Amino acid sequence: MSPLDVEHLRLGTRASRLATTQSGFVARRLTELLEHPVELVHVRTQGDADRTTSLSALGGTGVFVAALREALLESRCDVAVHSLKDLPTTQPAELAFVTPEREDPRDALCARDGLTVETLPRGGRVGTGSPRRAAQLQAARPDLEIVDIRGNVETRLARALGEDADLDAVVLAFAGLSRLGRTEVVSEVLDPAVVAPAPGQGALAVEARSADLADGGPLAEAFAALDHRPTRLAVTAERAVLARLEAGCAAPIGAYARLEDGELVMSAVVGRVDGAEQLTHTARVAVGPDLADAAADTEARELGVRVAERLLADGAARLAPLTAAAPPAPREPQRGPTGTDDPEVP
Ligand SMILES: NCc1[nH]cc(CCC(=O)O)c1CC(=O)O
Repeated sequence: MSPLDVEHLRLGTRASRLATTQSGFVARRLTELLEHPVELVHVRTQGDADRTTSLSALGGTGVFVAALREALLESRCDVAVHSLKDLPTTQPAELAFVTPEREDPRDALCARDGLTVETLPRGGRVGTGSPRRAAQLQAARPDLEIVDIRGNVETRLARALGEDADLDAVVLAFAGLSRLGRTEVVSEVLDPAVVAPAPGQGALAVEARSADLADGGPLAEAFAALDHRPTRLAVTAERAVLARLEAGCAAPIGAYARLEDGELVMSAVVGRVDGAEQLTHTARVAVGPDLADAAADTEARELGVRVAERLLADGAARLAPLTAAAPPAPREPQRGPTGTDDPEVP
């Protein structure tokens, strides 16, 4: 393979507004760090007629992630930006990622008339395609009717706030709305104790070929500067819960970790999708003063495993089909195809 040209770095992105916004943010940071312009290249994610590599071989059901990874491995781009919560928990050895500082990880209720989870009318209709959000909303408000919705951010918002709205509210990640400059539609930011976010929600993964980072050169230095250790430790713990539960992307699992006074604190929840029962567990571990120490990553991962094992001991597998496959991809190219946590469209 030809050596990496850091003076003409290509950052691969999907075409959706959220994807290009996130990629644009990272491209600007990398441009500053490398002192060379970074070029955005669009990666087609669907209907590529000449696809040769099996997407599932690249990491399961995350179609968008897989398409970007394929572009990296085929050297059609040098860097790719993913929403961390869409990344499978198994990491291909050929690729490595860093995590910039996380946005607000919470979910946001976007309701008509400024309604909140507490003030929604009896039997109110709330749209989400995420079993995790459905399970926790039903646990808080068993009377609500959860409506399965797909589509990009604007499509979903229109279901509750548009002229032809047929729902009282939809739930979206606050981070996505914030990156799009649309937080004015939020009527309530949901307390993680009521609705625990998806593992990795609000964080980005900036990924490159491991071989291009191995030499400690300018790209490796730029990646090190992008990496935010508190974010890394939190998402490592959260993703370890998923991995230990061997959970599929459609499983109703929330996990939320944060650093508090030198301790990594994590809560995780597994619920029945109908909200009738849920299990939660919280644990904490002291992380040394040096967050960059590899031992801190190990502590974080072990915290996640410990919490997952407590949930399993309490009967998590009985509550929810943890390994449930994603629903089949809808045919229309405009709709979200992966069945991940409220899929975003290309
Ligand atoms: N799976 C879709 C997805 N992936 C990342 C985000 C939002 C941004 C983030 O969590 O970083 C969204 C949309 C949503 O859940 O509302």
